[in-house]
Amino acid sequence: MLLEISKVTTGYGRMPVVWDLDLTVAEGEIVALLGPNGAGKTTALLTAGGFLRPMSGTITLDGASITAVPPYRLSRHGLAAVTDDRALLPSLTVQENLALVRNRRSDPLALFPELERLMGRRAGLLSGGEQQMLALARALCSRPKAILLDELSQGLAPLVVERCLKALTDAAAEWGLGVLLVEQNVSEALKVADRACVLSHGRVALESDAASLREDTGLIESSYLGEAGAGPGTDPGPGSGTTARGGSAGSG
Ligand SMILES: Nc1ncnc2c1ncn2[C@@H]1O[C@H](COP(=O)(O)OP(=O)(O)OP(=O)(O)O)[C@@H](O)[C@H]1O
Repeated sequence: MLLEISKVTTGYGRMPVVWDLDLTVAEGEIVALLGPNGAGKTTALLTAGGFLRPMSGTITLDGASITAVPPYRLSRHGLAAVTDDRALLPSLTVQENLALVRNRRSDPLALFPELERLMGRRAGLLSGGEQQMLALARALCSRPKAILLDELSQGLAPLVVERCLKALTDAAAEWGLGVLLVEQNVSEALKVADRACVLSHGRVALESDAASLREDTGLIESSYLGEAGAGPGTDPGPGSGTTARGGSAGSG
């Protein structure tokens, strides 16, 4: 397995907000991490990206432990992250931001030709969509093994969202990039995801292949409302590829 989050409990200070999370991303797979506001999606993603240290559990990338690796070292292991602040240097130009990437293995302008006309512009002066494309070009041009993305679609025009998601699906197909996509925009996420995991109150409420969720949108709705299953591991149907967990389990 490429990225493996195992029995991770994590949160802030001494207060856990995500309990016993098991989540995997295979090579070339796009996994959407969904759930209502405050469910713990960003907390889980920040933990996988080394920004928060888990209280218990382990995280491995390509078989090597990255549980205690700080974020600035994770690129060496092949893990990239685009968090909601996009971590650009606003006073540097697009060209300068791209030049900071070590181990460039793809041309960022081949990934996002839209950036060519913006090369001399300061990153802080770009629109939200342009900033997201720059952040993604920067993250993808070193050809990471896996990428973590927090709310990629937030505040962006639909065409830009489509463009960014296409860059991810292309990378998954071309070099086997594994993608963990935290999204509020369920329909956009399900368009490109292979699998989805819904968090509710810090616990997994539903795991499913994305095709089943595209077909039956009621499954997602009930997991958001904490009605996904009657008990742990409840399976809604033979061959459905969907596993509902015991709904919202409260604050463990
Ligand atoms: N820095 C922090 N310190 C303490 N608690 C926090 C902090 N950040 C988030 N939380 C709490 O952790 C819980 C999970 O928050 P998180 O941001 O992970 O949820 P989310 O699913 O990403 O929500 P959203 O979709 O609204 O961004 C929430 O109850 C939130 O209030």
